[in-house]
Amino acid sequence: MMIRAIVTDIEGTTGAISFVHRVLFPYARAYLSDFLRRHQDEPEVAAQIHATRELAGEPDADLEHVTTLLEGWIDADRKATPLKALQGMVWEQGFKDGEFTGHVYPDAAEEMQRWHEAGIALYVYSSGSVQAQKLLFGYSDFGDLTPLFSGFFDTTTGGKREVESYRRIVEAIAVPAGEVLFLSDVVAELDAAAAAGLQTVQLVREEGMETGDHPMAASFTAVRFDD
Ligand SMILES: CSCCC(=O)C(=O)COP(=O)(O)O
Ligand SMILES: [Mg+2]
Repeated sequence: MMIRAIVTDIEGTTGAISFVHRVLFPYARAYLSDFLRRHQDEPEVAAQIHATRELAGEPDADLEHVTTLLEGWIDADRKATPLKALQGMVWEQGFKDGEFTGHVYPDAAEEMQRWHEAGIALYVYSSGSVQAQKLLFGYSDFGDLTPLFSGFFDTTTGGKREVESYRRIVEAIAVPAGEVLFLSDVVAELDAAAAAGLQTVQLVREEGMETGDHPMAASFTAVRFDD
């Protein structure tokens, strides 16, 4: 089957899990409280504070309690949409100040460039917000990689383990599901994508990872498909 579009996960796929957990999450945890205090009245921040209260079922929570909830969600690596939106806003300063650059595996940067040049449309689908995705690839170890991508999807499209999310993505990019390849390190995400008719490859970059019934590759260089 010919592949016309590739949708890729970020954490564990284009970049290291350790970068997210040892650099990005601690930065968000360190600056979230101050960020919320300073920006709570700005509409996009207020909307995410409201969404946090709704998701937690605590409509009357004050800002201090909302902050505590969000910090707990960071510690638990909860992929909650309002947390992810706020993390992206906090990370903006870190990326722009040069505190860190977005980790991208060299093989991922190289192959994505090659696929892009071959006319394959590239998309991102990550639990990280679209803003965070654009920052990570915009301020990446390899410079600005955002021109490689035709679009970005986050959990506002739906959860990554839900079949319907992949149906929505396929509809949005207007490529038949069977001609779309989804790359991820997480079997449950790949199962959902396959159930929606997408082709799948699991990136197995570390030892001891859970594997399933999907074709596997240790790097983007080893990903095989017809183009
Ligand atoms: C710039 S995305 C930051 C990573 C992140 O917050 C995350 O939750 C990654 O999840 P993924 O779906 O890419 O595994
Ligand atoms: Mg992942």
